[in-house]
Amino acid sequence: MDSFEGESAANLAISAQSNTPRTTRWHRMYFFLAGFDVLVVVLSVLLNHLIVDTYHRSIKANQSWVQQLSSYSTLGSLASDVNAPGNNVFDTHDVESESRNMTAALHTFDHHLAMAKQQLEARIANQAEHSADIQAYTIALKDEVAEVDAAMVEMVKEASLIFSFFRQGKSDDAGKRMATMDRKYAMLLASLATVRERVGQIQSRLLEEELESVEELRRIEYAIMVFVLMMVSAAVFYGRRIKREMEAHAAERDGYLAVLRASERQFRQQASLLDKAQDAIVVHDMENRILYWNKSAERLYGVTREEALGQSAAELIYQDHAAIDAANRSLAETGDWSGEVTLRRRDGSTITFESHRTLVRDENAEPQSVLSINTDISHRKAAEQEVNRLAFYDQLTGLANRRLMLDRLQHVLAGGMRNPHTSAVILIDLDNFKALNDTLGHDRGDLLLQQVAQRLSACIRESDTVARLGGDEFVVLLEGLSENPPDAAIQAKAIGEKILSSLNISYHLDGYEHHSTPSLGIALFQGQLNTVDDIMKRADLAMYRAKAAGRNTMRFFDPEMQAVATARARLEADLRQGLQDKDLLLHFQPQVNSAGRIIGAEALMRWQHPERGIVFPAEFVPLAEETGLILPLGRWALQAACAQLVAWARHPDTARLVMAVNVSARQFHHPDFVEEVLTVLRYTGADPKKLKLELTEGMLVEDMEGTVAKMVELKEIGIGLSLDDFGTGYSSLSYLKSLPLDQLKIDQSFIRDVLIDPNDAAIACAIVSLSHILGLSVMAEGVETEAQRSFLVSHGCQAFQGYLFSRPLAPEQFRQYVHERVMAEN
Ligand SMILES: Nc1nc2c(ncn2[C@@H]2O[C@@H]3COP(=O)(O)O[C@H]4[C@@H](O)[C@H](n5cnc6c(=O)[nH]c(N)nc65)O[C@@H]4COP(=O)(O)O[C@H]3[C@H]2O)c(=O)[nH]1
Repeated sequence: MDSFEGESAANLAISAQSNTPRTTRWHRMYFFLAGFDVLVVVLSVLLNHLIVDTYHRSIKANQSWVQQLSSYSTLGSLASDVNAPGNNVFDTHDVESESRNMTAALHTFDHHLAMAKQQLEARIANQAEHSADIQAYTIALKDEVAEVDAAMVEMVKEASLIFSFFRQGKSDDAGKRMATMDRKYAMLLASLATVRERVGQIQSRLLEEELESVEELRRIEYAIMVFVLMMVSAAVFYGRRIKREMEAHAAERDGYLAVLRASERQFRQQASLLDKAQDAIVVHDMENRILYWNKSAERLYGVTREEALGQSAAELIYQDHAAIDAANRSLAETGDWSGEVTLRRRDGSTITFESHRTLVRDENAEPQSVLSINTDISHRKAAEQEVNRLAFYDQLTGLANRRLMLDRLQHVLAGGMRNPHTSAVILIDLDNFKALNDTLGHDRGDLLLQQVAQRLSACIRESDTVARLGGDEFVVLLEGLSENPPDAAIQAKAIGEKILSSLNISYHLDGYEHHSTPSLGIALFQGQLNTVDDIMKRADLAMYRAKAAGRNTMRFFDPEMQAVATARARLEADLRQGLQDKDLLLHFQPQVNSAGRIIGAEALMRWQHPERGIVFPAEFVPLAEETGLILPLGRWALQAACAQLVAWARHPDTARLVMAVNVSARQFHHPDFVEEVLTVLRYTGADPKKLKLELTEGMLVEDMEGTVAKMVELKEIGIGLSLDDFGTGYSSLSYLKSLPLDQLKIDQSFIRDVLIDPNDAAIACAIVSLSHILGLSVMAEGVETEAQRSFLVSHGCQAFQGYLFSRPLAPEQFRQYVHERVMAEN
């Protein structure tokens, strides 16, 4: 569960991370605005200070100008003081006193004027800060002040002239000058008025200018205030927004937390469920660190959760680095990977499991972890292997079976286009294995097959295949032989010889020493033009050649064999068709006794081929025996012969005749053979006593017990049993004694030269004697001459068959033949 808590925290961090950039942006904006506001407030305080300072300076300037104005106003009253004595003298006539008054007043006036000029000079010197208007007005003021001074001088001059007139006693002249002095005084007053006016103008201009600059500052201040207001509003706005955001984030976060808690609860429930799962469930992060490990993982890998969490998944559960790379590639490309993984556990045991890995991504589609669900398939694998073993391997020898061999052969052929090498199939058949099985028993037969399998495996390379096709048939598939066929043939021959000599070494079979030999058929092939069937058939043909060549040898397939095989294949197809088209017929060869009387006939099959005409059994019976077609053929012959018996029974000439029918080994050994004969007899209504079955020696040695039982059954029904071709097979007296036979048929090969070859004559005579000893009748077949017949009669043979009497005849001819003989006898 720790891992899930860790995961929740990680999720929370992820959700927090996802909100962080926006919040920080708002915060940054807010702090910027707040900082800016502080700056602007400081600025506006400074500005205010500047405004106040400007006011202050303006007031001070105005005050100094007010002082200046009052000093100029004072000059007016001082000028009046200077003017008064000149007038007063007319009343007082005290010239001296008035003159002194005037001089004193003038002195005061001058002193004031000088001070005013000095102040003005000082102003002019420091008026750089003032506007051009003020500077011009001040310069003009200086000139106007100078005019005041000049006007004073003029007026004082007139007053002095008046005083002088009075001193001279010229009161009339003084009186005449009085008007001039008043005019000069008026001019002085006018000059002073101009000066005051100028000062007023300067004052008002100053005021105007100060007001203007204050206005300017005010405007700036207003602007700043507006700006501050805006900034504050913005800050408030953003502050509110941030607050709202933060509240929203808090709510969101609470929501996340609630969801997380719920999902954690769910995870816990799921985890406890996952612990109950049979599959090992593991989660690891992108650095391969294990985050989750359920109970089944503990069982599967043999590592506890505590040990696993935080460990490297690569080391703990993957191991195979190449497989990890492949899986990671698939995860990166498709987000999924499935496959089988085999790994060694701590206790050294190996497990195989089926792993499904899924890449888990976060909400930004970034790979976050890998979920792997692992199913233990060790048991399934073992079962699969067992099924595979049963399906593709031979249970007795452990070698590949037919299916696997054919599959591999198919595989080699499929790759033939790309592979220039020659390959070879060696078909191995153990000679006389059946006899061993019958004489020493199946257990020892199995032991032999197992030892043969071991020896064959030891003869080939690991890349080659050896298989048991069934019974005593083995096959070796050699791959990668030389590209040059003659060289490949030499290589295959060497291996064939190795196999021959290896299998020729004696076998120890549960206390018995046994010698067995094999026959080998080798087929070489290259490229993909061949089919599996072709190659196996070629090897088969070659193997039969080896058998025909006396066994314990090997033969290579050659094209001539192929031609024979093709002809046989065509013949087989035609025969099947013939059977279907009812192109088969029976001819009957008469069998006669020593008196020359017809006692019966042998039914001999003929095939009326639509193109080739009559085909004789020598051409198709062996093939029919190999292919199994002999079973339907034999059934048909038996049925046709019985039908003929019934037809004969209806005619006095033929009613007493016995019908001999050939039975092939395969037919006889068929489990239902006796039942089949009975059915045919029942079906046709033929008399069993008139039916004689011709068996051959070879078929009787196999499964003696079963054979005798069948023969007894047949005999009990009344069917006669003749041993055909006698003398060519085992001719063992011991088995002959135990067989419930009626007749021995001397093979025609002894009859042919019975008169010229003493050996054949001796054999024929011995067979006749033997039949007498065993209480059996004897018949000689292939009797062609009277001399042969006489010889045989003289040595005790009582029955004959051969061209001397008649060739096999068609039914009608045969009936005719019998009729003529009967007529002749009568
Ligand atoms: N040179 C020579 N040959 C003589 C003479 N007398 C008889 N023959 C031939 O010898 C064969 C005797 O039959 P077989 O030994 O049972 O040998 C038979 C038998 O083994 C087999 N066969 C024929 N019909 C059947 C059948 O219906 N079922 C089975 N399973 N085999 C059959 O085919 C073999 C050959 O049959 P056929 O060609 O009909 O050949 C017959 C017959 O035509 C003679 O004086 N000189």
